[in-house]
Amino acid sequence: MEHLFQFWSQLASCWNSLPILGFSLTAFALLFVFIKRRRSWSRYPPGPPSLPFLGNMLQIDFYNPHLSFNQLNKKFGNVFSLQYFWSNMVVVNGYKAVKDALVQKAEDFADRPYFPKYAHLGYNKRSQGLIISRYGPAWRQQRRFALCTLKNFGMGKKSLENQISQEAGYLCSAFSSKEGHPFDPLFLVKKAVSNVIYSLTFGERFDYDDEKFQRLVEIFQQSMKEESGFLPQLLNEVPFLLRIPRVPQKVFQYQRASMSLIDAILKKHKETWDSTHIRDFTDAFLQEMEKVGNQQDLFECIVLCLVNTLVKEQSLLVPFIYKATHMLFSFLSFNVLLSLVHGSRKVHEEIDKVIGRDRSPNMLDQANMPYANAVIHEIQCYGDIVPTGLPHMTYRDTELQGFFIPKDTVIITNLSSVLKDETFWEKPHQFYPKHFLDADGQFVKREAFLPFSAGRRICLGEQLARMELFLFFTSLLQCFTFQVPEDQPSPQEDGCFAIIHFPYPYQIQAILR
Ligand code: HEM
Repeated sequence: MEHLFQFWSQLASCWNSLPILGFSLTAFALLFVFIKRRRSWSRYPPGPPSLPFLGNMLQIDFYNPHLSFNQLNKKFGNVFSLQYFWSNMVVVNGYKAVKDALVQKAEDFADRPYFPKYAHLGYNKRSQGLIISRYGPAWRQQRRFALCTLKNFGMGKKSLENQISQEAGYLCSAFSSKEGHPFDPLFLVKKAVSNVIYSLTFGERFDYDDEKFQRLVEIFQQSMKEESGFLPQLLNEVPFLLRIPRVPQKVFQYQRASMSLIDAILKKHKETWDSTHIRDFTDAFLQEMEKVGNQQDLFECIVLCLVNTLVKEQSLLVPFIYKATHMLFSFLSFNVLLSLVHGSRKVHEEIDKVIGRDRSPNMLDQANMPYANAVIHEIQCYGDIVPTGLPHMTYRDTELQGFFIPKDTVIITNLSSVLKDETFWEKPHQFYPKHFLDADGQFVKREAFLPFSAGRRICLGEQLARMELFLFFTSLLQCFTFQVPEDQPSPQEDGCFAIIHFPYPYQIQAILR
C-alpha cells in the first residue's frame, strides 16, 4: 500500500512538472533546429557582396547575363549565389554541377519561381502555364497533355516530317525569289518556323506576305524583347510597382497585344469547334478543358488555370508558341549566318552524295550524314541559343557540390557554361564541328551537349525541334550557296539576348546551286 502511495505521489509530481518538461523539450528542439540551420547556412554558396535592398542587381548585365555569370564563375566557382533584391538566387555553372542539379537531384531542382509580372498579365497564380508552371500536379498534367497531343499531331512521325519539308520548300522558294540580290533572311526564317508551330497549334499556315501574319510574328518578337533588361526584373521583384497606373501597359504592351491576338484566334476556333473532329492542338486543348470542366474533382489545379476565361486559356498557349518559335528561329538564323562565315563546302558535298538534287531531304538521311549532323550540333553549341536556360527553383532544402541550398531558392542553370565548358570541349570558343566527329568521321554524341537542358523540365519540344533543325538546314543548303554581299561587312557572330540569343540583322545573297 505504501509503495502504491509513493508511486502515485511521484506520478503527480511528474504531472505537475509536465509543462516545464514540455517547454524545455520545445526550447531544446528549437535550439537544435536553429544550430542545424545556422550550420547549413554556413555552407550556402559564396557570392559577391551585395548592396542593401538592391542586392547584386547592379552587377549583372541584363542584356548579356551569361557573360556576367561567366565572370563571377571564374571568381566564385561553379556554384555561386546572388541577391536579386530580397530573392536568393544560385547560379550553377559547368557540365558537372548542372548535371548534378538537373539529373542527380532532379526533383529538388524541378520547381519554377513565381512570376508576379505574368500573374499581372492575367496568367493564373497557381499554374502559370506549362513553361513557367510551378512543379506539381498541374504542371505534370499539362506536360502529359502537351506531349501526348504533340505526338497525336505527328511529333516524331512521318506526317509532321512532310509538313516541315513542305514549309522548308516554301522558305527556299521565298529565298530564290530574291534572285541572288542581297536581302535580310531573318524575317523570312522567322515566318517559316512560326508557320510550323502555328499549323500545329491553330491548324493553319499563313502566306509569307499575309499582313495579319506579319503583325503576329512582329508582335511575338517584340514580346520576347519585353522580357529582357533591368525593368522587367525590377517589376518582378517589386511587384507593387505593377500597380502604378500605365506602367504594366507600357512595359508589357506587346505581351498584351499577343494575348489579344490569340484571344481572337481562340474565339474563332471556339465558334467552329466540333468535338468529333479535332483539327489541331487548340481543338485538343478545348476538348481537354471541357473534359476537365465536367470532372471538377479530377484535375483541380488544371481547372483553376484553364477553365472559363480566355485569358486563362492562354496560359498554356502563349509561352508555348512564342518561346518555341523563337528558339527555332534563332537556330536557323545562326545556321545561315555560320554557313555564311565558315563556308558550307563539306555539307554541300555530303548533301550531293546522300540526297542528290532531285528529292527533298528526309529524316532517314540523317544517319548517313555525319558531317551535316555534326554541323547542326555545333551550331547549337556555338550559337548558344538559350544561354541561361529558364529559371528553376528548389523544391525542398537540398545540397549541391557540398553547398547547402534552401527551399525556394531561384536557380539559374548557365547552359552557356555547359556548352562552352573548357574541361569537356576541345575548342569551346571556336566553331568546330569536329567536336561531334570521331577519328573515322562518324558522328558521336557528347554528354555535355545540353542545349535542351536536362531532367524533369527538359525541353518538351526537343524531338520536334531536332526534326525541324535537320530538315530546314539540309533543304536550304541543298538549294543554295550563301555569300556576303560585296558592299556589306561580314555579319557579327555574337548575338543579342532576350531570354533567347538572336543574331543581329545581316544581309546575304542566296545563290541557287
Ligand atoms: C532549337 C530549339 C529549342 C531549344 C534550343 C529549346 C530549349 C529549351 C530549354 C533550354 C528549355 C528549358 C528547360 C529547363 O527549364 O531546364 C526549354 C523548355 C521548354 N521547351 Fe524548348 N527548345 C526548343 C524548341 C522547342 C519547341 C519547338 C517546343 C514546342 C513544341 C518547345 C517547348 C518547350 C516547353 C514546353 C518547355 C518547358 C518544359 C517544362 O517546363 O516542363 N521547345 N526548351
